Amino acid sequence: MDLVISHVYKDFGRGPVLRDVSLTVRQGETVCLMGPSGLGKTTLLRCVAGLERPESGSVTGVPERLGYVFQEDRLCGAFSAVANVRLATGRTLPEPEILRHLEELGLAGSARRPVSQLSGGMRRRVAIARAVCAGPQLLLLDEAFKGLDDQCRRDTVAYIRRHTPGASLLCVTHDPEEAALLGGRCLDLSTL
Ligand SMILES: Nc1ncnc2c1ncn2[C@@H]1O[C@H](COP(=O)(O)OP(=O)(O)OP(=O)(O)O)[C@@H](O)[C@H]1O
Repeated sequence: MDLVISHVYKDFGRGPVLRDVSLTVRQGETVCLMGPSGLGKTTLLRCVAGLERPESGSVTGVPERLGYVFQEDRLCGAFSAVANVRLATGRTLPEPEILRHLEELGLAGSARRPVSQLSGGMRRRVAIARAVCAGPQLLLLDEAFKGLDDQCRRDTVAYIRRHTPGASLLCVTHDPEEAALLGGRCLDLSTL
């Protein structure tokens, strides 16, 4: 199913943030959204996820299973990595599977520690595992690799690719290297 963003207009009361934005992400396609800070990239992802309602325009083709890695980790600090992932998966994924995911992300030794005790880069990977383990048909990534070193970023992108075959990816990034690593179409929101 293609994701179709059509003539979206969003205004928080201080003038338009998104003005007539249209974009189609084909099923299985990767699109990287770039552009200056404050341009509305996060707002567009939030409109796709249904967390903001555009004043006009439409977003259609949002699949049932949506994964979202927010700019902030949004984890439960007192819970372990395993428990944070389980909050998203319920019982659909057995615990050994969750552990395997965390292991692939280099978190084997930290899977049972409260995430508040993990480093920023480790928490990022838990947030990514949480979104991927839910089996998304569309994955929204908002500066998802912030705080990861180059090797870790490469490994994490490879992990996402392995586990989301056929899914569409809509990614916000400021980093051209990251966009190249993710592949796909690269667009500047100011030109949409
Ligand atoms: N809930 C809100 N209420 C009022 N204004 C908002 C709200 N959310 C976002 N904005 C405004 O919308 C504009 C776009 O914000 P947004 O976070 O979408 O930009 P961005 O392109 O993702 O920025 P960055 O690259 O810095 O993350 C900003 O001016 C911001 O202040």
